[in-house]
Amino acid sequence: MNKLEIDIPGKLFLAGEYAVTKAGNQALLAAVQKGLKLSLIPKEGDQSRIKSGKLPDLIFDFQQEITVETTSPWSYVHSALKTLQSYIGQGSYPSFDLKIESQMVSPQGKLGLGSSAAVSVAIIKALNQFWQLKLPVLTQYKLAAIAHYRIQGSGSLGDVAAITYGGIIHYHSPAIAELEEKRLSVPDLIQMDWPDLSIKPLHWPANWQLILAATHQPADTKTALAGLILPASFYQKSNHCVEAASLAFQNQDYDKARQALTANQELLIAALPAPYLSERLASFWETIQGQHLAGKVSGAGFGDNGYYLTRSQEKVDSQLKICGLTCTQLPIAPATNL
Ligand SMILES: Nc1ncnc2c1ncn2[C@@H]1O[C@H](COP(=O)(O)OP(=O)(O)O)[C@@H](O)[C@H]1O
Ligand SMILES: C[C@@](O)(CCOP(=O)(O)OP(=O)(O)O)CC(=O)O
Repeated sequence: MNKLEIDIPGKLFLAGEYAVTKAGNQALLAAVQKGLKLSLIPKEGDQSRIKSGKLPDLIFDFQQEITVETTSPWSYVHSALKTLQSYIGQGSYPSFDLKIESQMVSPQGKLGLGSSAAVSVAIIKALNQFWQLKLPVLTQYKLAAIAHYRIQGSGSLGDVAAITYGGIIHYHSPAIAELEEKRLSVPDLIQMDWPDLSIKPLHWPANWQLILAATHQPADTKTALAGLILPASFYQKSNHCVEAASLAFQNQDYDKARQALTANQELLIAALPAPYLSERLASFWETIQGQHLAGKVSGAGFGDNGYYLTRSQEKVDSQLKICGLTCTQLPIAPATNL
């Protein structure tokens, strides 16, 4: 096997945030071409090595049981290796040298494109290819999702789905907490249907572009989720917005997409504590509303990102720059062959 080079996308939530953290509720997500670049070469001997940025090298022998150190910066990688090992066994798979280069950070910190999900998916995808495991894409998602959930302990796993499938997806989150309580083996978990889970790939409208508006103020999603209780009506209304947005994408109907995303944004602003719409995000929201652009805050809010969709050269980027946001067009990552 020669050198293997793999691009792992980043993700952006487009609609359905917070509601999707409760099993069976919905979100719309896109995979974007700003993520991780992997290069993998075969290595002599029993030990494999992973390099990533400034972290000390991770050296391990896949024939020995992988240990997960939950407080280590390598925790997501450990967890992905261990989950895969629990599925395929400790056999004598060829050793490798893997280098991970990240495009998901800026000098101000993380960009909110889902680096922990990307790294979990990256390990599964890289070893699936290198060891020619031929894992179906749903199995890849389930393995990365288990690995990610066992470290983070919360979240909808929509980021893992978007990064695994590429393109744009309409997602219903699985009842992962319920599944984990059963303490099943990884092979049993992979084999069974996951209650509530649905991942439906959609087409990205040909002449629409996605623009990321980054606040460069990283936010902590785990803190945003802690202790949050939302009324039942929030979930119903959010799902309605996601369904409307999903249909608008399928019909390439920009105005309907704008209406659905606006309704979702207004719902989130009304339901969440005021700092959800940080000063920069408030300027962003006011600017795109003023220009009748489809878009909203992406993800948990309290910082991180907004996004908007364009069909031509709408020029709001300079206005947003004055408010402290920088805009970048992000191409949608290709969808994985199912
Ligand atoms: N390039 C990378 N190599 C190894 N681990 C990474 C890399 N990028 C992110 N991670 C893991 O993901 C964690 C960041 O997760 P988190 O703060 O939830 O950010 P995000 O919201 O981007 O997923 C890091 O502490 C590290 O464990
Ligand atoms: C609140 C959420 O629905 C969306 C959070 O989206 P972000 O894009 O903010 O996520 P991170 O990159 O992990 O910080 C939580 C979830 O669905 O897991």
